[in-house]
Amino acid sequence: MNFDEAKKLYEKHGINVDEVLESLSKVKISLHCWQGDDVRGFLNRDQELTGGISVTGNYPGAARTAEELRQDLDKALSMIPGTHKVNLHAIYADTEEKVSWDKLEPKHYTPWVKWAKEKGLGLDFNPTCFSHDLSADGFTLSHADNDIRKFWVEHCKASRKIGAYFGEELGQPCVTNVWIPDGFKDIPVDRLAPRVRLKESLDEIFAEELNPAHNLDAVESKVFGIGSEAYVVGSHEFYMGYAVQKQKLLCLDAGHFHPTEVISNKLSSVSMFTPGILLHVSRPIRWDSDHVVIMDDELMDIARELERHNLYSTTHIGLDFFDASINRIAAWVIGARNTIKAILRAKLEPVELLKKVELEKDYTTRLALVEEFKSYPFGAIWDHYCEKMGVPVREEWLNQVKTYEKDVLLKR
Ligand SMILES: C[C@H](O)[C@H](O)[C@@H](O)C(=O)CO
Ligand SMILES: [Mn+2]
Repeated sequence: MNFDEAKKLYEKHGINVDEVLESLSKVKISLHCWQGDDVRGFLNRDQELTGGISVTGNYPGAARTAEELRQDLDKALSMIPGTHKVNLHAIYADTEEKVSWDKLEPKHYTPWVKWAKEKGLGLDFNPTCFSHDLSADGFTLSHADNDIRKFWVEHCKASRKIGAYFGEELGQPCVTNVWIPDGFKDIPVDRLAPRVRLKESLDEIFAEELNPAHNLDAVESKVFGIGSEAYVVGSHEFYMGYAVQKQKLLCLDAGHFHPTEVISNKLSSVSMFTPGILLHVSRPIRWDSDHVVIMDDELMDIARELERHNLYSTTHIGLDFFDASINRIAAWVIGARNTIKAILRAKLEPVELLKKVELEKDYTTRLALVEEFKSYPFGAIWDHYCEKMGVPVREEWLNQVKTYEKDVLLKR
């Protein structure tokens, strides 16, 4: 079916396809830089990845420098429709200076800002509270040793300043997201004290008011990590409470809950009590495995929640996965295109009609329409959108990735 025929089918249900595509082009996805080099970064490249997260695979061609990483991001972004953001971790500083992480400054990231300006991109940021000698025992912001805790507090304070610098320079807010690995492998006796220390640390970190037009703070929970199976200090309840009390953004990572628990079902509630949400769109398989995002039911449900409750202005959509067993650029492209495509599909559903029949208790029509719309020809609309936005249509992008792999990645 071609675009015009598909468009007519949607229009029969009052869906204005041109308006849908216009609104889709405004949705920004934050592309996580760490997919490009297996979460190594540039500050401490000999340090192994810690913090209870893990990258498997040894596909050739990982970026070794900030310049290579930007080159790879450019390539990926050229195959993703729209204008987006890039999400940096503190370890991706682009500097020759040997700098302690608690002393990081905006100047250590100026090449990233210059590049983002040239490309019209936004930047997001994260303090890196792992892969460091001072996090070796698994604790950072909740550490019982005050000097170590202080080091991480200073690192997070520095990170917010860097975020605010990004936001000011680029004219769009930077979301600075705090995630820490702190937790116990085995059952703790005192579950409270580390949480009290974490709250104290966060209060210190957020004490300075920053302009929300430049920097927005987010906090990210987790149910368990490798080595923190029994107890994670920053649990969902902890950060949900903190975000509501302090009016911070709550980061919901799709892989950070019990295996049958979904973040899509949390968006409506969280949106009522926090000023915003940061999404880490990811794909857990049996655990927080950080697989590349595919077009599965949960991705569709996340997109539907954003669309049905119009949460776009307060929800920041980031990706979070790291797969080193496939071409890393393809991983970005597959995950980002799927996320945008899922939002398009959600926008092409007759939401008002569905809400109306639900209110009327016509659950037969609700089920019938939801199911029929699953096979409506969204693919023709997607292809048209890609063409209009000047990016490869369908799997054409894969040839470009293969050529780039041969010409660039395999020569590294
Ligand atoms: C590298 C990121 O900070 C990390 O993935 C974090 O967001 C997370 O999800 C940890 O499991
Ligand atoms: Mn995450």
